[in-house]
Amino acid sequence: MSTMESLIGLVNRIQRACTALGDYGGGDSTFSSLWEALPSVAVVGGQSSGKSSVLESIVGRDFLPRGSGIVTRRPLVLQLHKTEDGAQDYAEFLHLPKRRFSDFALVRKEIQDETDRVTGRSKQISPVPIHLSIYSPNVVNLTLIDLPGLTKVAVEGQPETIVEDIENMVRSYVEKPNSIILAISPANQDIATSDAIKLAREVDPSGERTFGVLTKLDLMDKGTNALDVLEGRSYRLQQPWVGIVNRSQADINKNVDMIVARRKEREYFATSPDYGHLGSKMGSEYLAKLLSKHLESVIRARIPSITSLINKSIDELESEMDHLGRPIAVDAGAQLYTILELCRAFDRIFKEHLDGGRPGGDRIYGVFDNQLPAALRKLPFDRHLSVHNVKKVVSEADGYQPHLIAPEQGYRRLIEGSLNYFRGPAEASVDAVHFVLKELVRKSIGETQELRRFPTLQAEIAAAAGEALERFREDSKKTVVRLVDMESSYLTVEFFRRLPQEVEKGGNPATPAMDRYTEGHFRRIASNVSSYIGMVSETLKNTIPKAVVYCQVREAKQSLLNHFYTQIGQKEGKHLGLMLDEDPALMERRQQCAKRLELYKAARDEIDSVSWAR
Ligand SMILES: Nc1nc2c(ncn2[C@@H]2O[C@H](COP(=O)(O)OP(=O)(O)OP(=O)(O)O)[C@@H](O)[C@H]2O)c(=O)[nH]1
Repeated sequence: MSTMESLIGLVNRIQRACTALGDYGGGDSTFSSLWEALPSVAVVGGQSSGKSSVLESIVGRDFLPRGSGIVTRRPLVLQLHKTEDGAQDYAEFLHLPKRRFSDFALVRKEIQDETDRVTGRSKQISPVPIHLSIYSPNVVNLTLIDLPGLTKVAVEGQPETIVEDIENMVRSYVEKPNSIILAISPANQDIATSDAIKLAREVDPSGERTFGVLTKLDLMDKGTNALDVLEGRSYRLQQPWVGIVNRSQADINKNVDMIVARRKEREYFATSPDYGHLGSKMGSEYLAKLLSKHLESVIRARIPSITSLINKSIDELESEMDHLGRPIAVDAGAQLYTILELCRAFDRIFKEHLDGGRPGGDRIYGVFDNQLPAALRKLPFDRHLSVHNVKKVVSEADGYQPHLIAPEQGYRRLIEGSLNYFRGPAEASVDAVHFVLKELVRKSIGETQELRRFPTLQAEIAAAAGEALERFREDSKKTVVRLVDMESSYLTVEFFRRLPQEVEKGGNPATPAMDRYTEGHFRRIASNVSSYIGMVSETLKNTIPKAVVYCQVREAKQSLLNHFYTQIGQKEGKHLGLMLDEDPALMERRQQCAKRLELYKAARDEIDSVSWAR
């Protein structure tokens, strides 16, 4: 394989890979476009400038759709491959990889059909290229992109915007610095009015990447010639102008063979009094060779920067893929494993919050150290044990017969009434810790990097953890209320045994019975009950946190997701898959990245293979 063949072939292969993977420039700007980095020859010309004729002459075959209006409505990437002399010509489309066309009338039909397939019959245009490869001994290795002809007016059935749409699409091809512009203008029209030259001048003012082609030399008025243009005096380009004589409409109607037409063109220049001195540098065959050589040298010069673009893009894509995470397995076993791994990752972070590796766990101690004691202090014992209330409760308990020594029943009622107040702070502590735990679950889910991709699983974990915490809260409430109830069900006997002695110590043994009903007596009762309640309060301040930690914190640490684990263990693959339902935007992005990565790697392999061949 010669170098020239392999370099143009290389770009052909990369271009095909680009189209297969949806990279044809423009479009999605979140990726760098490899397509745009590849040198290519874009063919531009106004309507009836002879664009199709030039391409067919370069190919040596009739194969382009003809008709009125705008026939070329999608870019046609025409890849020419030279084959051994004597071999049969054939064509292949990228979109029909298994079919070889040796009848070029069918190639024409397929271009039309494939255009309509994407644009519909609405005569719209589309930037998605059609790739056509032609294998023939009569071509040089070359790739040309045929673009819709520049027009001034839309014809019937074509949308109003088409004139502008075409110009924008053509411009998007020719404005990239890697594009070689083949600007086709007819010789029987003033070059200053050529649509192709106008556009070329705009995007390539210095004329370094524009090849001027002048068609219809044979149609010029007698006695005039195009030497001013062909010799670069009318419009200067860095590359030489090439004059062409294509088949006339009459030749086309007579079905004059392309190879015959090429011979006639050669003869035209060889015998022309005006262009004889330029003869060897005119004609479609010369143009094809010139372009092939030029394209090859441009590709050669661009290879290092293409390689570095590819390597850079591969690096970027790989790191983005790492960040996005691996795609999820499809079998249920692997999915279950993934879910468990993700749950464990979450659980680890949740525990770190409780154990102090991450902040938040200290708020639980805050509940025990501040909220609970403050709530206990605020209980309205003053009111409950006011002389007035004590007197009322004791009298009611005594009934018709006032107590003789100490108001046993009165004491009990006063104490039970007081102890009831402890339920409030006990339950409030349970709730406060519940909310701290819930918040830590929420935080931990957010902090579990691995879970980011899976909004559904995040929600499932949050729900499962929420349910578990709710269960722990119920259990914890029952336990703390029980602690309070235990205090009222059996009073500390020791405390009361000490009471009469204290009474005697402080009071006068000779006090008459009547004194028992004085204020001092009730105040003493109040103060006795109050100190008993104080003792119980101290006990509960210590035991409530123990119960809360035992029922809620310890359980959350040990078995927050246990119930969830048993549930998912019984789920079928379909459900597991649903849980691992990723954020669709992310999935889409991963897919795109993977496709691009595949493209760049394929391109890198192609380039490597050519470097070895050289
Ligand atoms: N005599 C002569 N006729 C030519 C030459 N080039 C093109 N023609 C004729 O000009 C007409 C238009 O040529 P095409 O090749 O179809 O031009 P085009 O730019 O592809 O036209 P559209 O696709 O309709 O925009 C045809 O009838 C050709 O036969 C030429 O060099 N000499």
